[in-house]
Amino acid sequence: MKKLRVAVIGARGRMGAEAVRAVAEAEDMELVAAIGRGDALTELVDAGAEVAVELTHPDAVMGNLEFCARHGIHGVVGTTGWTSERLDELNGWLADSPGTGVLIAPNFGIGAVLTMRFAQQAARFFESVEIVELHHPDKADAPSGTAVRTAQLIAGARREAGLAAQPDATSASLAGARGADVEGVPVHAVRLRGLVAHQEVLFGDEGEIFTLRHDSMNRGSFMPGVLLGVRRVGGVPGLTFGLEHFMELDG
Ligand SMILES: NC(=O)C1=CN([C@@H]2O[C@H](COP(=O)(O)OP(=O)(O)OC[C@H]3O[C@@H](n4cnc5c(N)ncnc54)[C@H](O)[C@@H]3O)[C@@H](O)[C@H]2O)C=CC1
Ligand SMILES: O=C(O)C1=N[C@H](C(=O)O)C[C@H](O)C1
Repeated sequence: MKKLRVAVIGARGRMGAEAVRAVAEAEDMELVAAIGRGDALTELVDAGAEVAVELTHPDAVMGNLEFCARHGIHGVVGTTGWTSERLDELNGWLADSPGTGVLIAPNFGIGAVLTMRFAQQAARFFESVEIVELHHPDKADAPSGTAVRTAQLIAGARREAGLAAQPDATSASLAGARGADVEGVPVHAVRLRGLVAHQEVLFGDEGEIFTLRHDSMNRGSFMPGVLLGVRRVGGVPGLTFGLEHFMELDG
């Protein structure tokens, strides 16, 4: 069997180290490069990498993906910090490299993907919604990419259903008390030693509360999603945003 030649960028980080292990153990993959900070990206080309798993930092991801796109290396990206401007830039590189695929997954956890889908479905049935994301205190960004994506999906579903902005008569006496406003959805970020990655989406209406909660108890929880992305990305040229597009959610 021909094995997929896979590299990991950010290989010495928390997620990268886990991805190195998962790729090395996958029977249909060969780990051909493990790139850390300071290592030359040309190693990817020298090693003949077909797919690069990118797990670094919002400050580093764009340079790494530009290199991959220019060299026709498919990308599976977990790094956060995506804005529409960044996505436009990435789409530009991919337009110049037809045949190259990039998957950006705000969250590789299967349960997290389902949480986002269920939140999107529930959004139009409730007057109020708030998101609480809870992570380890070494996380570089806040709010999490998952929380931002969840809020965007909820806001889109509310708009589509013609719902008005949710009522909030509170005048915050302390800045930040109501969290960050992501397209009208309040998002609260908790950073606490002992946590890994967790999220609650709270919906409320008269007399009832509906809560969706997902917990990643360790980083192994993200690896089936990473491997799914690696296996599928080469067959889907261009940019794919969200692992749900590689899962048969409606089947
Ligand atoms: N999509 C998902 O399911 C998940 C995404 N993440 C995201 O993945 C990213 C990494 O998270 P962690 O592993 O916890 O961070 P980390 O800080 O433990 O690891 C990042 C690694 O990248 C390295 N690095 C930085 N710049 C680099 C460069 N230019 N080239 C090569 N290596 C470079 C750092 O030295 C470090 O070893 C974050 O953006 C995080 O939010 C984390 C967990 C799950
Ligand atoms: O940094 C993390 O740990 C995580 N980052 C991603 C995010 O920002 O959503 C995914 C998961 O929450 C873990």
